[in-house]
Amino acid sequence: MTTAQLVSEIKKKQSFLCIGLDVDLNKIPEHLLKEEDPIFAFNKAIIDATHHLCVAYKPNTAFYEAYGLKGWKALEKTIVYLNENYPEIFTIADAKRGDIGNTSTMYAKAFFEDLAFDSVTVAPYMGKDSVEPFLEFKDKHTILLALTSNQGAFDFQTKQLEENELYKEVLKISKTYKNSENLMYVVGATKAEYLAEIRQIIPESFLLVPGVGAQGGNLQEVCKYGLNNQIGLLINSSRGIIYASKNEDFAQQAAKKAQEIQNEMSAFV
Ligand SMILES: O=c1ccn([C@@H]2O[C@H](COP(=O)(O)O)[C@@H](O)[C@H]2O)c(=O)[nH]1
Repeated sequence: MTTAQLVSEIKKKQSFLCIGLDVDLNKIPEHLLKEEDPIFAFNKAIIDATHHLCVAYKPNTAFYEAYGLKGWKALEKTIVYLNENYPEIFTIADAKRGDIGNTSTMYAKAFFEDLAFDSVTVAPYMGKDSVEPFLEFKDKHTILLALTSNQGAFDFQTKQLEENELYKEVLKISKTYKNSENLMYVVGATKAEYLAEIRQIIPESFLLVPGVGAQGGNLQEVCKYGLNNQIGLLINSSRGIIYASKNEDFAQQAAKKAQEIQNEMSAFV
């Protein structure tokens, strides 16, 4: 999907919500455990109930890898279901990959070609030759970790180097990579006050912003500092939406939560 298509979808739906599909078998409604593939059954119900309220879904691959082959198959069924039924939705594999060049190429093929995701999250730590293989894929997006939502972000990401904090160097240096127009960045909603300075370095780029809902990030603050003239934000909530209820009405309750966020977002679009 191109960035222009994503922006057009945001305008159409008056939403820049990304729903995280982080499926934990201990948290899904009990009646689904009788299904042949409970993870996919859960995802399908959530997607069918919420697709009109969001522009992106973000399965975090950890929640699928944890269940071995069954989990990976459920991830594959989920992305196939999305691409066949809701091709207008932007899909994010939150996998946080990145390795030496030839290995990064294989990660990129896994997520962009085999699974046909629109984007994948990548850690910048190994540098240019670990990121550029992902950027070679046309109309695919590499979402680089810049300033993450967790407390541990302060261990390294905000450390002062000669000129800048480390996360700012990630933003500045990555802009010089080949095909850098295919880059987006992760900035945690819990770090909204950093967004004004971040926008000075990368005014045009899309940001994936996790951390509203369960982690306590504030949507209004993120919008205040992070919006650009194309919206430029995908705000993610996972647990706060998909686990709104553990009862038979779980999908409707998830849609209710998503609707509340979409209502708030519509004022900004
Ligand atoms: O900085 C980051 C990067 C990734 N995440 C991921 O986003 C979701 C957040 O889930 P919630 O349930 O809405 O808290 C999850 O998959 C994280 O691994 C992040 O939170 N922060």
